[in-house]
Amino acid sequence: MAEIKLKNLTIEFGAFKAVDDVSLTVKDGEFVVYLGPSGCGKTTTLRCIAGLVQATSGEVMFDGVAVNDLSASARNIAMVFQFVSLYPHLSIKENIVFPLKARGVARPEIARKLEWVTDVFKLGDELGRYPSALPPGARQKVALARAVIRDPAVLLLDEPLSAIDEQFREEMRWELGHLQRQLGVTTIYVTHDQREAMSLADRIVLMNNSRIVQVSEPDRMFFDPVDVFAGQFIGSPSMNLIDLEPVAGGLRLGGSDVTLTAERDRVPQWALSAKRPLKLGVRPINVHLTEEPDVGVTLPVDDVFSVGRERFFSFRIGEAIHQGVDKRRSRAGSEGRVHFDPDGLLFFDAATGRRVNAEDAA
Ligand SMILES: Nc1ncnc2c1ncn2[C@@H]1O[C@H](COP(=O)(O)OP(=O)(O)OP(=O)(O)O)[C@@H](O)[C@H]1O
Repeated sequence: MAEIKLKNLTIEFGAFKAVDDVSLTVKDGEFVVYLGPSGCGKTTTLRCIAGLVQATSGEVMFDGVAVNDLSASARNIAMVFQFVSLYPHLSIKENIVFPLKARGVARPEIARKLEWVTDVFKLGDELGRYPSALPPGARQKVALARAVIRDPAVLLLDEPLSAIDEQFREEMRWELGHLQRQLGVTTIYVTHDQREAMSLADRIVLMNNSRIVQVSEPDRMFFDPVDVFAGQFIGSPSMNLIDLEPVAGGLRLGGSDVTLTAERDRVPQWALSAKRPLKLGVRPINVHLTEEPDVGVTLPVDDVFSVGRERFFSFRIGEAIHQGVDKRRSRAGSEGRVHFDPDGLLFFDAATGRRVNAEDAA
């Protein structure tokens, strides 16, 4: 087991900075998920921790010791990628024990370890079979078993579930989370799938444009985004972002004649008197249709639609379309009183996109 520390890590490919001044501490035994859009630098960071990519500047430390100059094989890490490469001519058992045999581990020790991972990964029935006979989910389990059998200090996983069918992915995700907790191995997991990140992580590291945007526990990432990017990347349907114009008595929703007020909509006083232009962020789960005449504002309801078991409605403010939760099974093409949950009102600096709170509004 190990604590991993990245100190001002920068990785350049020619003139391009794939990772730009990233600092992070992953605690011993922690499950950290790197999340972000394609190309933001997640895999490059992971490969650098593994020793497969050289840092341009900064340090990678395991338990307080810099490992920049250590080769991948000397780092005691195990890595599992999206596409598993098992040896096709070896049985599952031979595949799993391969890393131990390659290191000349004694037979009784190999037998003991094999029994342990077979039990943990429930692979007892598969040991005599060959990789081609196994479905992708089971092959990925074999790859994980092979990765952990030699007790790595760090487990690095790069989109390990994305090649697996949707129906098995959820099951594998659950099992993987359970296994990591059972093994207690420090784990860094890379994905661009927010559901995977939200369900697996102790903490999420959200990246964009080669930099870390936010490091938070999943709930906090959802309810307390640091900027517009974080707010909109997490959550589905995405957070609504609405322009605001300060007017006498409230904040007008941009491009409309509708004004949110302190009394009716509980817009906080600091937001009404903020010295800078703000945007309103509000998640669809915090937007409802109401029948009460004194609550909410009247806006045109555009459409209603279902995502899984949940029903949403879309509504228009000027030209822009936004979304809310429809608990009342309303009809499209009508007007509705739309209520923004006061606890769900998030304010962002219109120019920088940074979150603005009461303390920094002045
Ligand atoms: N060896 C390399 N040489 C040049 N550019 C590279 C190299 N490896 C990665 N890059 C570039 O660095 C950027 C970050 O890539 P990286 O694979 O880390 O992104 P990512 O966040 O993991 O995205 P994805 O989910 O698509 O893999 C990309 O623009 C990629 O093209």
